[in-house]
Amino acid sequence: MQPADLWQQWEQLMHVESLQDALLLPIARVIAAGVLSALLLLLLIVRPQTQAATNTPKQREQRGYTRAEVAQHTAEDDLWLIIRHKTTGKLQVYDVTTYVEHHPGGDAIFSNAGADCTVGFRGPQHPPTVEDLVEEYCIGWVEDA
Ligand code: HEM
Repeated sequence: MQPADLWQQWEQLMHVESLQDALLLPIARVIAAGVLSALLLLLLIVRPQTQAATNTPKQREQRGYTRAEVAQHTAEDDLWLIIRHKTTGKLQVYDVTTYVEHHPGGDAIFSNAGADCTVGFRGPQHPPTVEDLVEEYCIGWVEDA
């Protein structure tokens, strides 16, 4: 197709009266296919992130864990922490694996990985809202506290 043809089709497209007429023009079909592909691509990129953000461990059944069991989870793709709950004083277990890559404090989240990190967690770097955020990752409590 020559640039002149393209221009002619573009001019025609600008003067069509209905969507059906527009879709008779090849240029309109190319534009429509492009827009649909872009939307599909956007959906594929955005959806997994939304799922990661909403599929937090809180939805799992809560249970008790031994400290030894928690200590098995110290890797970037499998990170558990113990934090003493601010109001109940109970030692809780948190699976923060899906949060690690979003942590604004980077690798600091690994200090005391698989163990009690209450002191580090309650440092001045964390605003009070972090207390609510972390509860989304609670999977239970320490049974041999
Ligand atoms: C051992 C445990 C942790 C340590 C030592 C730690 C350390 C830090 C540090 C040093 C920062 C400051 C980053 C900066 O301003 O440059 C930070 C920020 C932050 N951390 Fe953690 N973190 C820990 C666990 C967590 C957990 C479990 C969560 C939530 C699930 C969390 C949520 C946040 C948030 C939301 C901020 C940003 C605070 C703001 O608004 O400025 N952290 N953390």
